[in-house]
Amino acid sequence: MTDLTYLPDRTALEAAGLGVEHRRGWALRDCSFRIPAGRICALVGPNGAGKSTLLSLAAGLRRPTTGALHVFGGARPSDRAARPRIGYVAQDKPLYPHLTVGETLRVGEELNPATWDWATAERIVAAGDLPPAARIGSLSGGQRTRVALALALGKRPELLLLDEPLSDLDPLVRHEMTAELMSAAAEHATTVVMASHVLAELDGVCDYLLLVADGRIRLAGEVEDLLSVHSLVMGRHEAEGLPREFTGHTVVESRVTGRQITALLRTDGPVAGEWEVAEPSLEELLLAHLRSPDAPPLLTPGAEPRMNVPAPKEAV
Ligand SMILES: Nc1ncnc2c1ncn2[C@@H]1O[C@H](COP(=O)(O)OP(=O)(O)OP(=O)(O)O)[C@@H](O)[C@H]1O
Repeated sequence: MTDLTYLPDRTALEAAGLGVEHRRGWALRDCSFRIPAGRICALVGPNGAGKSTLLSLAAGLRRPTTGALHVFGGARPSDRAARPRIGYVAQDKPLYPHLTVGETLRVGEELNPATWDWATAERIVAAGDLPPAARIGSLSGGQRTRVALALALGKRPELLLLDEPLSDLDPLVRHEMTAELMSAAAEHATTVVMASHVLAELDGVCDYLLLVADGRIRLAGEVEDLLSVHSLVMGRHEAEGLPREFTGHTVVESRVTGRQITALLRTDGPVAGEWEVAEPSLEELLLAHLRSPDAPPLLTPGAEPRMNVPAPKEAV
């Protein structure tokens, strides 16, 4: 293990005033956030929230309409020097169907001569019992995903962008791939940004979170910090409306079942009264925010961008 793991002062990905307009409207609007190097960041949000758009910008495949997105503390993702340092696995995992598994890995080596890690790429492919002579076109969806992840991790990128990488993998392979991602982050300080809808599987894997809804950042920061400022509060529901003890806290979501009220509060100090109070799990935090898109956004101090925000309408 190197001493590069967890680098709070180094920035892997940073956006300020970022917006992307498609023909049908804005996919991302006024997004500002920062992801420090060495983190495993979950990128979560409803269908159509803008996750894939954000990842394709970070991969340098498109330009913002407004604002800026920088990698590695100041470079544009499309810069010649930045591109080899970024790995990207798109949602549809494009590979050449007529190539074999072995040929695909050799292309990986040719494209990334300086960093290619044969041991990692071969280990991932071999763990799936994929013969090097098998054609990509003859593989199942999950097997193709394994090859795409072997290519991406074999490149040894500093920033690895994964668009729903686990969705077509069986539970054992998900475990195995999650372990590969965690070990890349721990041993090589790889920053992983992973779009996912599988909330239960993010807990314990991701230490950083970006929640996007309707093209805007709703939550950003260290998972630990975000959890610690929220409380799951349960108790008797005595009267109409919200209990007066909730005043002074931000109510993200509240639900009444019979005479019981359960609420997720963004707390500013202890909640007065007779309440059962617990820290939410990551899944509970995410579900409450996904159900309450109007809750005020929250960026922890470490997630505030450090770059200058460009003037409105200016894309950098
Ligand atoms: N090439 C495009 N042309 C026009 N609109 C687009 C294009 N790509 C994405 N959009 C729109 O931008 C918005 C964000 O799409 P995006 O694919 O980034 O969402 P997502 O969060 O990745 O969704 P999902 O979870 O369903 O994959 C959507 O409203 C989508 O219809």
